[in-house]
Amino acid sequence: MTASVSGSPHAFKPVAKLNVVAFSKVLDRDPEQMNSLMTAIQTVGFFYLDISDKYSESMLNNLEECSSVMKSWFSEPDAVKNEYKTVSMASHGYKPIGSQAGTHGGRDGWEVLKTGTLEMASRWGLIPAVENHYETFSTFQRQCDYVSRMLLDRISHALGLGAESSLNRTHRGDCPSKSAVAYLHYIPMDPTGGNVGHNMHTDYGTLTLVFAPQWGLQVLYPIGPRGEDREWQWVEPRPNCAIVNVADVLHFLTGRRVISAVHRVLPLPDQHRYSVTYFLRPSDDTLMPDAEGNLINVMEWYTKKNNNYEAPAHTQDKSFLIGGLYKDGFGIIEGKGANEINVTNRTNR
Ligand SMILES: O=C(O)CCC(=O)C(=O)O
Ligand SMILES: [Fe+2]
Repeated sequence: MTASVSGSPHAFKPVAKLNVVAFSKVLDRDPEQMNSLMTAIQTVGFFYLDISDKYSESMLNNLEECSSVMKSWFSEPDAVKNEYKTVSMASHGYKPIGSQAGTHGGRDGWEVLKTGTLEMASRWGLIPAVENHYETFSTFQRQCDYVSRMLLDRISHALGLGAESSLNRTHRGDCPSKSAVAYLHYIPMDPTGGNVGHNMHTDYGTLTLVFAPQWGLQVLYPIGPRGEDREWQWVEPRPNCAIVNVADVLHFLTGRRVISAVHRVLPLPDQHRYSVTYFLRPSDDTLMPDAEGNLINVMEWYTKKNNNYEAPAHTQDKSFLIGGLYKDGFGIIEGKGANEINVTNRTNR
C-alpha cells in the first residue's frame, strides 16, 4: 500500500528542507543515517522518517483504516462527540473546536480525539468507533510506540547517554505516562477569522510522529548564515514517511542538546484537513530541569503549558507557549511571513 498525499505544491512556499532518515537503517544504527538524524534534531528539530520498508507496511495499512474510521466519526453531531469530552490535560478523550487560542487572534480551528497509550492497552474509556475496530487501533498505537521508542533509544545512544542516564529509564513501559495517539480534524479556513488553525507551539513531551497527507503544517526554520534567524516554512507531505519532531522534555532531559521545534498548522482554504500524531511522553513521575533550570516534575510543565494554550491570544505568554525555549534573540515570536493567509473582518473572541 502507498500512503497518498494531496494538495497543490505550488501554493505552499517556501518548503522546509528536512533530512530523510530511513527507519530500517536507524534500527541497525547505520552511521550515515544516525548522523543525518542527529544533525536534524540538533539544528531544526524536524525530520522525515522513511517507513517504506516491508516491515512497516502493516503500520501504514492500520493508519489508513484508523484514519478512515475517525474521518467519519468527526462528522457525527457535536452532542455525540461531546459525550467523550475531557479537560485538555487528559491524554485521552475529545477536545472540541475553539477551546484553545487560534493562529489569527481568535480561537482554534481544530478538534481532536486522543487515545492514551495506557488507556488503549487497558481498553478503558474508548469511543464505540474505536471499540468496534479495537484490533486495528490498538495495533497501530503499539506500532507507533515501538517506532518512537526505538528512535529514543538510538538518540540516547548517539548522545552517549548509557546505563544510568539512558533516556529509556525515564520512559518506562510499566508506569503511567501521557503518551497518546491523537486523531485531528481541521475545518477549512474560516473567512471571518473566528476559528483558525492550530496556534504556534512546541510539543510538551519527548518525540512526536506526525502522519499528515495534506499540506498545512509549518515549522519555524533556522535561516541566515549561522541559522540565527527563523522563518515559517511549509512541511511538505511525503508518501510513506512520518514527520518526526523533537518536543520539550527531550530538549530538557538532554541538557538542551536537541531543538524542540516551534510549529503550527494553517487551515486549507476549501478543504477539511485530517492528520494523526503519536506523542511519546515520559513516565509521569519524571523530573527534569525546566527553562529556568529548576528541577520540576513533567506534569507541572504540562499544566503550565496547557493553561497558556487555553488562554485568550492577547493574554498568552508567548515565550512560554513555545516552551520558554527562545526567550530572546531569534525575534521569532511572530515569525516572518511565510505565505500568510488572509483573514478579513476578524471577530475578536
Ligand atoms: O496536524 C498536524 O500536522 C500537526 C499537529 C500538531 O502539531 C500537534 O497536535 O501537536
Ligand atoms: Fe505539535
